[in-house]
Amino acid sequence: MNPKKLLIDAGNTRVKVAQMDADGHLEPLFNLPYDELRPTRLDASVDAVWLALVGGAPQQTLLQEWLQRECQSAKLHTVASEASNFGVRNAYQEPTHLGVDRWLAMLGAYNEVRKPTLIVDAGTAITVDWIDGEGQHLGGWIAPGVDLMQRAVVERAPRVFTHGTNMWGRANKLGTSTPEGLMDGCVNMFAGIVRQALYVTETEFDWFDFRLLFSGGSTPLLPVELKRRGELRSELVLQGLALYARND
Ligand SMILES: Nc1ncnc2c1ncn2[C@@H]1O[C@H](COP(=O)(O)OP(=O)(O)O)[C@@H](O)[C@H]1O
Ligand SMILES: CC(C)(COP(=O)(O)O)[C@@H](O)C(=O)NCCC(=O)O
Ligand SMILES: [K+]
Repeated sequence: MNPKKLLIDAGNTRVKVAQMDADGHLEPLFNLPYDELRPTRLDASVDAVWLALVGGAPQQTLLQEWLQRECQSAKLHTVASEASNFGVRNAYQEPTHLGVDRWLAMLGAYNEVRKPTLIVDAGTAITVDWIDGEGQHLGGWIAPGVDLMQRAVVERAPRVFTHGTNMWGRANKLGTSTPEGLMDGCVNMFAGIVRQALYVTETEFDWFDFRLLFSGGSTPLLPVELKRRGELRSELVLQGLALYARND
């Protein structure tokens, strides 16, 4: 019988877990913040775990405790970014410095369609990565995520406050209160980096036929005209992990 494999995308804020069946198909299991991981049980027994971790020590500890309880006898494979693999070449001189989530998202995307691709991942941080039609990663950007941007202002400016509730649908709007102004400013920063990425793609690289892929929990905040230009693909990191898991 084929071993059961568990794939884990452990970001800085949330953990996304999928199961891979014997045919190599992915079935998403859950997408949870770290504080909801402990009570979460796994039904099936697992033989091997494939892990992409970008979170720090606290996230790592929570995850290790959970893995020890839920998949005690499973073999753990921790994936790291590489100089090249699965048709993609990393742009970094120090390949392991590239976030493994960014690396795997590129592998997932390029192995699906071998076309110039722009990936925008808006989670804790917002990252943008460019891969050309030959699988060469050209480099990318790291910027604060929408939540982080707001927290940074609140921490440094005592009169700026937020209610901490998410206000979807605020793209292209003007705030008439402090929480709205802060949310709208940060959501529009996010929209702005996407527009700037498209500008660079079209004017600097002269790409006209490329894929624009969005992933990450903040994607719904983008204005609809930008969302329509791309595809929402939040499972890209898990797809990248699946390439390693299938190869084993
Ligand atoms: N259900 C949700 N409601 C509101 N915001 C969310 C939700 N899920 C994710 N987010 C936003 O997305 C971010 C986490 O997205 P995610 O892509 O999982 O991040 P990471 O990979 O860094 O863990 C949070 O900081 C939050 O701003
Ligand atoms: C940039 C990131 C923090 C994004 O993490 P995320 O928002 O997905 O949790 C992560 O990919 C990372 O820690 N990267 C290492 C530095 C780099 O990619 O150059
Ligand atoms: K990200």
